[in-house]
Amino acid sequence: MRSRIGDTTPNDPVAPDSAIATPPSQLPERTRSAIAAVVGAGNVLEEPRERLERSGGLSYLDLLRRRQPTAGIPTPDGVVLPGSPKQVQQVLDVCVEHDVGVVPFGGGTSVVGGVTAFRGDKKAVIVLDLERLNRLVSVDPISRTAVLQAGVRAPDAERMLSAHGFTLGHVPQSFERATIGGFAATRSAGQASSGYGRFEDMVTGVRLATPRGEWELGVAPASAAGPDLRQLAIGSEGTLGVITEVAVRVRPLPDSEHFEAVAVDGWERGSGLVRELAQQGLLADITRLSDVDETAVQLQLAGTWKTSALRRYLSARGVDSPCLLVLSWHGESADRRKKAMRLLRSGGGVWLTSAPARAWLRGRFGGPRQRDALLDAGVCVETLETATHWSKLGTLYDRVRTALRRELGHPLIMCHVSHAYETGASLYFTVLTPRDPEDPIGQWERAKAAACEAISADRVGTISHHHAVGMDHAPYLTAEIGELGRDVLAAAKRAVDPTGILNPGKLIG
Ligand SMILES: Cc1cc2nc3c(=O)[nH]c(=O)nc-3n(C[C@H](O)[C@H](O)[C@H](O)COP(=O)(O)OP(=O)(O)OC[C@H]3O[C@@H](n4cnc5c(N)ncnc54)[C@H](O)[C@@H]3O)c2cc1C
Repeated sequence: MRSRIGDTTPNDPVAPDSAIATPPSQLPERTRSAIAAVVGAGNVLEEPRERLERSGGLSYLDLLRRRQPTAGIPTPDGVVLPGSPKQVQQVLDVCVEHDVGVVPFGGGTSVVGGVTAFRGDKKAVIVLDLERLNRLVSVDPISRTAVLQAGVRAPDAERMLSAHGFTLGHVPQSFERATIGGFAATRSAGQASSGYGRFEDMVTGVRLATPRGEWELGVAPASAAGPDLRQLAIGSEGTLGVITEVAVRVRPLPDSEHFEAVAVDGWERGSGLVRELAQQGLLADITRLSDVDETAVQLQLAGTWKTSALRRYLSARGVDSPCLLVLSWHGESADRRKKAMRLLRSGGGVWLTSAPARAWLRGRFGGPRQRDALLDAGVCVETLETATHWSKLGTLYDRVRTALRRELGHPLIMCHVSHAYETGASLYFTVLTPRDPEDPIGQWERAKAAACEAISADRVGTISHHHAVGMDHAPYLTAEIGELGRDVLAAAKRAVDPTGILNPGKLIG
């Protein structure tokens, strides 16, 4: 890493929570009692530790602020743990009456400031943690649907569904912590999105608590009864209601999983081959193409790889700038697999056995944990993502990298496509650079702003393919959806949340 990004200045150790000054709770006593009357006093938490734990998400800046006690963490005035959809509604009713802000909180894995305890114009703000809404409500094996409460974490959802022979097939990198409600609220996309779809493709219905009362959407798999309001609720990031239950499409558990890895010469050729797979209906359930820099790092981290021998082998086969393509098929897929591998071979792809794909699978949730070690070592490390149509993918790739280089000098920028469609694909960038010890927060804020501007300029890409908008991307939303689009969202918010208690500052700012 040092040879790629240069020397770094190791960081101060993480400050213990006790070193972080937590402002006293501003929750008025009569509000606290009214909420406690709904959920029970033991489910209203005001201890500094409980409030700090839910004071933000997991972005680089969130982690950095936790390391700098003086950086100022917006802390909620209380954490409320409702035990049922009815209690969520009753808590909202109290918050409307007492004009208290509410931040819905699932796994707290937001990387865009979606769970920042920002109070806006409210005197106090609570975090509504849905961890007690953790049940599988029902399974309909005939329709292949299931209803899950919003606070169910992804591994628990899979465990409960597998007892009925089903899977959701939604495996984002935040799988271990994130929740069903969070997935719906942010239009999440999992690693097997090519096979199972994005989370919104899985949702057949939602139940929300809103300041105007309960709202249930979704009676049929498809409908021509006006615009699909489910799609307004999905992706509303807690600004239009608290999702309490989600009805999802489920699929039978696959009986097998098959892996392959292929090396392709160069990013342009690699992304071209992924486009062909997508347009010919041959994408594997997991299809993930890394660019040259990400491939080099991946192969080195895989350890067992004799990287130089491999490079010589690939070079002899015409692959001088290897880009790793990881593929995984779930269930019976022999025909699709054969056709896909034939297409890749005819496009110059070199088969690498299944070993690199299995190595990726083993480490796929570990990457984020390395962030803490990298932070300790003085590295600025963060990810950002976007998507666009195939014809603009190369332009977007170049623009984001140029913008990051302009701000950061010589960062290591890695990129992959892991969500592909007939008409385009996502781009996911990982950036590493020595942290500026004088102004670490400003350093990344400027780099991220430059990348966001590069994405938004001429509407070349979306400000988020799956991380959502939160507070961090809110300034760029209008460039994408127009003033009119913003007015439509604001009008919807006024309709369900006239006093603006829900997730202040998120999505539309
Ligand atoms: C290491 C790491 C890897 C990640 N990888 C992926 C990935 O592969 N794919 C992907 O899509 N995302 C990824 N993310 C982003 C994040 O995990 C997703 O946005 C996820 O959907 C958030 O779920 P959560 O339960 O943690 O929600 P939270 O972080 O708790 O909340 C996210 C937003 O949704 C709102 N919200 C949460 N629950 C509800 C509810 N019940 N009702 C209304 N609003 C609610 C919150 O207020 C907030 O605005 C990653 C994040 C990290 C830290």
